[in-house]
Amino acid sequence: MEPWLIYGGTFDPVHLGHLAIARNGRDVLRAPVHLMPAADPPHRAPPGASAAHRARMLDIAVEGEPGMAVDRRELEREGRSWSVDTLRGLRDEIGGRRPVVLLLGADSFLGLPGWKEWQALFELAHFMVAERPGTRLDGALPETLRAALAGRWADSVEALRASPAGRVLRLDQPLHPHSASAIRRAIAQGGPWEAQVPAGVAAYIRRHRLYGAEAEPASGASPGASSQQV
Ligand SMILES: Nc1ncnc2c1ncn2[C@@H]1O[C@H](COP(=O)(O)OP(=O)(O)OP(=O)(O)O)[C@@H](O)[C@H]1O
Ligand SMILES: O=C(O)c1ccc[n+]([C@@H]2O[C@H](COP(=O)([O-])O)[C@@H](O)[C@H]2O)c1
Repeated sequence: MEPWLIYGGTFDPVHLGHLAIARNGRDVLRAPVHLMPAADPPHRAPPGASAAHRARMLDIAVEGEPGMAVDRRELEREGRSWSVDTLRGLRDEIGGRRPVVLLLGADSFLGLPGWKEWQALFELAHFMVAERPGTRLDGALPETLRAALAGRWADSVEALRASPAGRVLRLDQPLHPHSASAIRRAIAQGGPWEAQVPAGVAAYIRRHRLYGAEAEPASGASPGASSQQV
């Protein structure tokens, strides 16, 4: 049964690091990746752009990318975007047997013991964890997480493809330095930022003056810009 790969995030905005990880996850697992923006992300300050803008930027970023889609399920329900609720909803939809894999960065994974009903997540999905500059998985893991991971580490992706949930795989990938908060800061301070996001996303940010961006020069075309109301 083809695994269901979910890459959840705030994507405020989506950047090249996100896309590199999404492509790598897709290729390693041999399954399409669903990029899922959080409507109301828990455990962090409110995003700088609305959920509709963040989802629209994702649409632009995945345009022409094979095996990538945007999943709006967290935008379509009320309240906070707790992953355990999202995964239970997905299980209601696809049943209990199909492998579900949650793709996330090492910084998110180390914070797992703070997530709502975090132990239940292992019954619902596998984890595929991307290393991130500044947060390496070979560093010290919180003791509660280390204990919960005993017997869960997978040596290869086949372990994830062979069962519905409960295993953890490190995604072997080059490290990507991009960070959405650094990009938001650079935009607000007038520093260079455009090379860190897809060109269509940069045009969208300028067009909608997100994060305090200056509008594009009037002569410039706006690839990927949308007239959609958001
Ligand atoms: N450069 C990166 N390398 C590895 N993982 C990343 C990277 N950027 C983001 N991620 C992971 O992608 C997921 C979604 O990230 P998110 O949308 O919060 O972006 P971010 O760059 O971490 O944003 P912010 O700087 O605002 O926290 C998280 O699991 C995060 O750990
Ligand atoms: O469910 C939780 O308690 C929870 C706590 C922190 C993060 N998450 C999810 O983890 C993903 C990455 O989060 P973030 O804040 O790094 O963008 C995103 O899908 C969040 O909804 C989920």
